[in-house]
Amino acid sequence: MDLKSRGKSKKVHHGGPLGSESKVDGKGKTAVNSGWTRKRIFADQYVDGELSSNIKSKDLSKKGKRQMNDNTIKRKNSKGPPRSIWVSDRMKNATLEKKHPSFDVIDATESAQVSSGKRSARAKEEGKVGVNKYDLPKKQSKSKLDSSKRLVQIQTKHPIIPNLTSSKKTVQNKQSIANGDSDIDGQPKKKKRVIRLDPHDISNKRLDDGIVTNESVQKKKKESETEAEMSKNAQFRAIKPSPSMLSFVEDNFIGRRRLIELKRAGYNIELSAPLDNIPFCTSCERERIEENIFRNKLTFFAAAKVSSSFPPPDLPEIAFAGRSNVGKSSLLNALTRQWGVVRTSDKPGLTQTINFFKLGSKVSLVDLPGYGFAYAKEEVKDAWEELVKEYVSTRVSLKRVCLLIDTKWGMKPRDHELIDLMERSQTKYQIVLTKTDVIFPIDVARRAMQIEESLKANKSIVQPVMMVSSKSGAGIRSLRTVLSKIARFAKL
Ligand SMILES: Nc1nc2c(ncn2[C@@H]2O[C@H](COP(=O)(O)OP(=O)(O)OP(=O)(O)O)[C@@H](O)[C@H]2O)c(=O)[nH]1
Ligand SMILES: [Mg+2]
Repeated sequence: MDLKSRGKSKKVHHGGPLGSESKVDGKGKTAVNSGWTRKRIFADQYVDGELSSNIKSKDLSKKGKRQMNDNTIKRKNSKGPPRSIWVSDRMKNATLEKKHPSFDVIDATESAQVSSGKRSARAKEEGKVGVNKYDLPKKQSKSKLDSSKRLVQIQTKHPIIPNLTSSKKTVQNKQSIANGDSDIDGQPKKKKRVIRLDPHDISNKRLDDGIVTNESVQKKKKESETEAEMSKNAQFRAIKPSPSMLSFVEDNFIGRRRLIELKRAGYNIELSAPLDNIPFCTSCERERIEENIFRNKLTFFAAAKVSSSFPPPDLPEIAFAGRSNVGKSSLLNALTRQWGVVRTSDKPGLTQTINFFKLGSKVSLVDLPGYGFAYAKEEVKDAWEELVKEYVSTRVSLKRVCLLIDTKWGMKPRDHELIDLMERSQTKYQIVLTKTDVIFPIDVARRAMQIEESLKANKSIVQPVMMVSSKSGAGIRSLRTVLSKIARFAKL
């Protein structure tokens, strides 16, 4: 029964196993309800189960045309399965789909990756199978699901419900297959990925153009930089501290120490800067300062932003210079054990003026602004540096500059600049290594040795290099001893 003849009937049962039915409305449109899809068919586009001539595309390829003609001939000659049989076939396919869930998934990647030769072979095969596609034996379709057959089956999945778009699609698919294209169901043709392998790399990493080359160049640069750094480190590690230096470090618990070690040695770790306390002593903290001069009260009396606002040089002065954040202000507090008189901060650049503190009536301690990196404008920092330089080179009452160096980082170019200036102006200075509590004892000793060696030829330097920690209190007593001598014997 063709669709035209069925056009007048209202309902036709196809006898499909799942009650598939086709409705033809008065306008000649046919809807096939197979239980899970609903498609519209225009009766005038479909004649005797085949595409009408106007749909047989003019631009079909020769192969496609041949294929379609073959189909027509075959179907005309054969008695042809009744419509209901085809529907049941479709249902069989549906059952098949259930059994093989991957059945309707076109292996696009697979088809895309097949070489062009294989593709043409497949196209040929498709042509052959296409003739018999409706007569596909049940067993064969169930058992062998190799990729080529799957492709054919999928393409023939909906041919008998030829609404305009689906028929177009089918024609396109046929065309594309005839042309050796893998663009099925409008899926974009997958480009073959080109994977470049580094022949020297056994891990076979993928190389991307440009990025990798830049990266490798950067890596090489970094490597060379680290090599240079390494050589510096190696040089540092090669330093052998003298036995006297090592014994000083050990005796004063300088360097990173475990608290249990200090506890066993009798220091009260509950107190601030415990190593500045006398071991096994329970009396008041202030009484433990052995140098009388440092028992005096520390009082702030002047701050100067410019040299004109320096106070008169009435007292011998001991100044604390160094890079920002090196621990100048903290050291003043630690020496006097008067925490909080001098303000400190973990942000570099807190001290921005030259601050003068009186320690009793005998000596002044001067806290200088730092140089180098600080949270301040460049021109402001330059002004501080100039002020410091002017102070250390011109101040008549200045008896000693304690040049503080962070033990971890050692001397930096700006430190050398200041040293040169003090050398020229014949200002006495002494190197003080700070923050020793975060460095291993052996490295503290190495740093001290390194600096002593490098400044051996200098004339204004006062040896030895001091090692302190404002946090643990290590080396503070020794520094007090040195500085109190200045206060005692200094003459204006
Ligand atoms: N671990 C450790 N930290 C320290 C030591 N001395 C100072 N610090 C810390 O270092 C930071 C800077 O200390 P400051 O005394 O403000 O340093 P500064 O040199 O006066 O800094 P500026 O005023 O900015 O030039 C603070 O967070 C201190 O707690 C020390 O001996 N050991
Ligand atoms: Mg400070």
